[in-house]
Amino acid sequence: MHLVNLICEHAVKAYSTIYVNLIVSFQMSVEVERKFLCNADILKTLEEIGVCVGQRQFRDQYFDNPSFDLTLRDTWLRKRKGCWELKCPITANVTEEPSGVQSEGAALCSRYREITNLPEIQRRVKDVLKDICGDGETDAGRSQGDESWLSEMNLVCFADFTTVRQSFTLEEKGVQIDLDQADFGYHVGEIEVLVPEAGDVQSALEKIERTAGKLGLTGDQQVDGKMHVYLQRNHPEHYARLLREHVL
Ligand SMILES: Cc1ncc(C[n+]2csc(CCOP(=O)(O)OP(=O)(O)OP(=O)(O)O)c2C)c(N)n1
Repeated sequence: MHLVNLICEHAVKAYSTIYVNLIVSFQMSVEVERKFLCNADILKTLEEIGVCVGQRQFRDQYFDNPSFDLTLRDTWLRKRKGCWELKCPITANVTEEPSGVQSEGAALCSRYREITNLPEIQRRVKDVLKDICGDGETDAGRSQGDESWLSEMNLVCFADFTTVRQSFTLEEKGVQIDLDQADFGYHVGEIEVLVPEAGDVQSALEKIERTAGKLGLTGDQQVDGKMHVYLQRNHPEHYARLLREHVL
């Protein structure tokens, strides 16, 4: 190959690697959140000190294989408003209390890595399932709407519900409060902070704790999310197993 072509090819490869890395890192963040049950007093406080930034409705469809190998590994694949999202446990690169001692408020918060880049989602799902379905083909060349990867990995929809969400912000920067009403009759609130990859989870936990204080949240029990209640009602055996295996 001509030397100039070779140099150009290397340059293009290097740039596209940087570009792909940038896209992946922009689409991977850590979601730190605390759920709460919203009563009339909390709602009143929220309406007094918060700003309602909108109401929207969305349908969530969650996918797993028939033996629930993703969710048993605390890995949650869903399609919301036509976009794929994956929530999975956080590992390294996350700054949290160095002593390892958690405050009571921090213990009530969940932390998940949230991924929205489809090739990265497919790579991670494949990685979790590789012991079950082996190493498949790469996904290069697949078109955007092509969902054949689902059947190839034996993934089927196990939960399908719609949520009406009212969102609020307070003065605290980067904090969002959502009040969710699921169509199967469960209401839950959440205080949420999105931390960029390798960001400061400790400061997110502190923001959530301050916000919880302002809203007058009491109680030291973890509050069930929508999926907890959905699984209890629709897949009770799997729900019991997730509890037994300390996933939920
Ligand atoms: C309190 C708590 N919540 C979820 C989990 C695990 N989990 C179960 S289902 C599940 C996926 C759904 O996550 P969740 O944040 O509950 O849903 P939602 O509020 O609709 O998503 P958002 O719009 O905020 O992205 C997770 C992570 C857990 N272990 N503990």
